[in-house]
Amino acid sequence: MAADQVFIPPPSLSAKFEGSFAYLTVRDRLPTILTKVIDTIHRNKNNFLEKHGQVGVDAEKRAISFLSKLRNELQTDKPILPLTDSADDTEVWNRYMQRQQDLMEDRQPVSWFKSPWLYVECYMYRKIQEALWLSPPIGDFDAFKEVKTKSFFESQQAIISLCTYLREILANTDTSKKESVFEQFLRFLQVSLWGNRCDLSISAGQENSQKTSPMDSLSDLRCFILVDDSEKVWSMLTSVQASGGTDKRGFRLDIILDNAGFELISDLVLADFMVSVGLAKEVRFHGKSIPWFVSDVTKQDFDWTLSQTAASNHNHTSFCGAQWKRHVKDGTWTYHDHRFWTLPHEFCDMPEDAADLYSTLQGSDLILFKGDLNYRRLTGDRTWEHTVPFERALRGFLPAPLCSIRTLKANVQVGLEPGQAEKLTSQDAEWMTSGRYAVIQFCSQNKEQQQGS
Ligand SMILES: O=P(O)(O)OC[C@H]1O[C@](O)(CO)[C@@H](O)[C@@H]1O
Ligand SMILES: [Mn+2]
Repeated sequence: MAADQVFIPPPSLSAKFEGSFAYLTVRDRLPTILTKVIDTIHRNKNNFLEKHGQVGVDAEKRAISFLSKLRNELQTDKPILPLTDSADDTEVWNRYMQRQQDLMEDRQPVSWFKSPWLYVECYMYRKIQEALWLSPPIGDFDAFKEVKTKSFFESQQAIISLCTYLREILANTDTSKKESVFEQFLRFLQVSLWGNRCDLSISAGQENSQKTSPMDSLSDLRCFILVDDSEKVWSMLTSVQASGGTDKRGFRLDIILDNAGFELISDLVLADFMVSVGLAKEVRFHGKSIPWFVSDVTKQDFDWTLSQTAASNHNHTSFCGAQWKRHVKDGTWTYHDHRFWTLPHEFCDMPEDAADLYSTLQGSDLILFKGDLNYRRLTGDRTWEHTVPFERALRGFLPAPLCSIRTLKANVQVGLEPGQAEKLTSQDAEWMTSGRYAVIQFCSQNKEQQQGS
């Protein structure tokens, strides 16, 4: 890490770059999301009344006035204010604000359009939670639950065809033939990759579900995968597996989840495939402890998805749901949340700011990071040159071999070949933000470890 001590990373993406994607997000998309949250809370007024009586209605008013003020502060680029609730991460957020303040040029206050995009975007979701927590008894209301549920139901056909495909593959694949297992692994990994197109933050909560059969389009989509390290993932998988996993208890996969709805189903199917063919012994799912970036998975979404799938009237689908519940019951699958997943820090801060999580992840054989926001945090959401190696952009963050799979929805992308970005720009000016392109990027050792070994 000696080099990193003097290394100054490139600047963070920020709305201060007028016209940039970050600028447009803060100017247009975030206020739209806030307006929808306000509207959702208002539409639930009668439910609050029924459940809590007049205090429920008072709480609804309070949360709405809090959020309207927040929207106004955002739109007029007011300073970011400290959090005032008393959750167990409040202090951490307020200290991080000070850290951002120390980085500001000319002592300007940290504000929506002048501070790093990653920070202010995360802050908005945390402030939504604060508005609810400060409005008891509606503190546990998930303002995004409706859209998450809707997107799940709109993806029913795709879910059914994916579950059917899984059942057929598991019935017909000869698991002693490595080649066929590899071929199917690639397919399930790619479905999970493209499942990431279905997030509801990029669409500001507008419908964005999977309508077509996911297996049919995989070969047409191959050319949109800009970096594909899946063979490297496979060779690591098989070599660790041959040795029985790093701790000899068998291969442990950790999935850092992203969105609920079709994407979560695609992750569960991948995990089920890996466990069923013996590629993994244990899968740990990591989700969010508060509603996050509209569609991210919370424990409630995770449990709800398993129950809904098990209750399907389509038999392959309900079989999958029942099987997933068994995996949870016997401990093969576990769900975990940690407050770090809903903090604004870059992942290279994890060893210092969430040492317990970092050390838990060190016990993994492979960590699969799903989605765009995780990629932004892995790379620090900075203006890296596109040819900078992925491992360099991680800045030492490597608790265990890791693979990031994301569709591109923010203008940070590293690890490309020289000339690749220029070519893409000339073909499609929005290649980094449209969600049409994707990457599968793997890192197993940083240079220091390589030199030491
Ligand atoms: O669900 P994902 O893949 O993390 O994508 C969410 C993305 O949408 C955005 O909110 C768009 O602003 C990005 O900030 C974020 O990266
Ligand atoms: Mn998401």
